[in-house]
Amino acid sequence: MRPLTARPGSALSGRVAVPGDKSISHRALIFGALAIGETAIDGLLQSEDVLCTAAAMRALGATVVAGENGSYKVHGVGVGGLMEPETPLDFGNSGTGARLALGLIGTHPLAAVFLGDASLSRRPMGRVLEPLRAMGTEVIARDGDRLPLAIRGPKTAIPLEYRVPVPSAQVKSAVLLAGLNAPGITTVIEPVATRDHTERMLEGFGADLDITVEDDGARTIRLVGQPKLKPQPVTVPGDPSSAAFPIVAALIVPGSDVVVENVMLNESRTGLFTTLIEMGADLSFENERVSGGETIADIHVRHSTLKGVTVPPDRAPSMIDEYPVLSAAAAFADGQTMMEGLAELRVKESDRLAAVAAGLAANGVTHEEGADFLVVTGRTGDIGGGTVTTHLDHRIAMSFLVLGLAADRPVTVDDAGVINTSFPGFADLMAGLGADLEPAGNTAGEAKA
Ligand SMILES: O=C(O)C1=C[C@@H](OP(=O)(O)O)[C@@H](O)[C@H](O)C1
Ligand SMILES: C=C(OP(=O)(O)O)C(=O)O
Repeated sequence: MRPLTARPGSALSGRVAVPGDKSISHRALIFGALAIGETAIDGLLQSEDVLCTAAAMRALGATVVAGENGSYKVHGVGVGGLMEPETPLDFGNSGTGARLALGLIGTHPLAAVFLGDASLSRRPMGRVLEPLRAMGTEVIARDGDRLPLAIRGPKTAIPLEYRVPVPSAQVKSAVLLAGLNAPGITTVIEPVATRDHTERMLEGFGADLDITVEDDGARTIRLVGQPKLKPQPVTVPGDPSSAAFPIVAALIVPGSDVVVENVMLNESRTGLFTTLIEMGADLSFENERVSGGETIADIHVRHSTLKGVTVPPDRAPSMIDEYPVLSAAAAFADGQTMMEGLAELRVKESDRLAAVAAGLAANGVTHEEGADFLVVTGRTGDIGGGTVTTHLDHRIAMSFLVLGLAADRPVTVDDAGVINTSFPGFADLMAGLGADLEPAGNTAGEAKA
């Protein structure tokens, strides 16, 4: 456990670049492992979650070589060519790594054991195992389909038509990855659109894919199985979910003026920025450009007077990981911020709805936690002074450190070590902007994080 304290202090200023996008980084390694030849990746996120996926791809027979600053070379084995791993695959804290790999491996005729940390071992895997079982995968799992578990893929998988029952890019992606090694056409219908990185990268790597979108936004994705995937250079853009932390910090710390460079603006990921602008945030998108098929920009953010808003439930998929940090912004807004459609937050690295509510309570922020909603009332009294339990959840840790930077009293999180799952260098990056973050127990000025 590495407790860390955020102290309110001076304005934040400067230019920073956040690390590469986590979703694209996992997928770049996975598609690289399935392509025959060399996939060069630039700017891979070198966080614990992604490094677990890299290790898994090696165990499945791919060659994954790290160069400098996130440049990686992957030599793949081809769809259908994965090797049986000799040891269990450990996905650490990563739902994305575990669920995408279940889909990938589940239609290969081999056995594999999946492990994870205490947080991942509590999360539901049935949402991915159910379609896999229909494709012919055998599963040995504990009650409730949690990790650790073992799977064995069929000799020949059955292609599936599957309607995703929860809005989840991980489930959609797992079924599409499974469909890659099934003969015929696998169809995934998502009633609510979620992040589309898998579809974009399948197309980039040369898969035969057809996507139709209904008037109500429902998407049908048809994938022709057993393609020969071609290696594709991947440049990983900055992660908007990581950019959210310095952006919200600059909005709530008076006098701040910060630029976060190279942030991906894929529309399936930008719900937080839409919401912050509705709240009155001074955000400008500078130097917009297209790189690797994604729009990216430098986001210029200045301290702003925020007002509470209602965030509609249909926006949730495009900002699903950003509700904890939005709650920190809402604590400093005038009036109430109502966030609806949050049921999925209960099955993330922690029960994020409960963890956010407990953190707000510990720091004097007025709020109401519902079954699938959260209402935060800003500025009702002094904020801060509490210790927040992170429950092995990086986003809880970072969100409450951000809250502490603008609070009336310091805020401590009980374990900042978990931040390395998605955002190594978070504390140094924030300190570079002027944030006062230090190991809990130190007095101001000693041993800066
Ligand atoms: O597909 C992905 O890369 C992700 C999908 C989301 O999860 P769900 O699919 O469970 O909503 C998100 O929370 C996670 O951080 C990354
Ligand atoms: C939910 C998250 O990740 P994962 O599901 O990959 O653990 C996240 O990064 O907030």
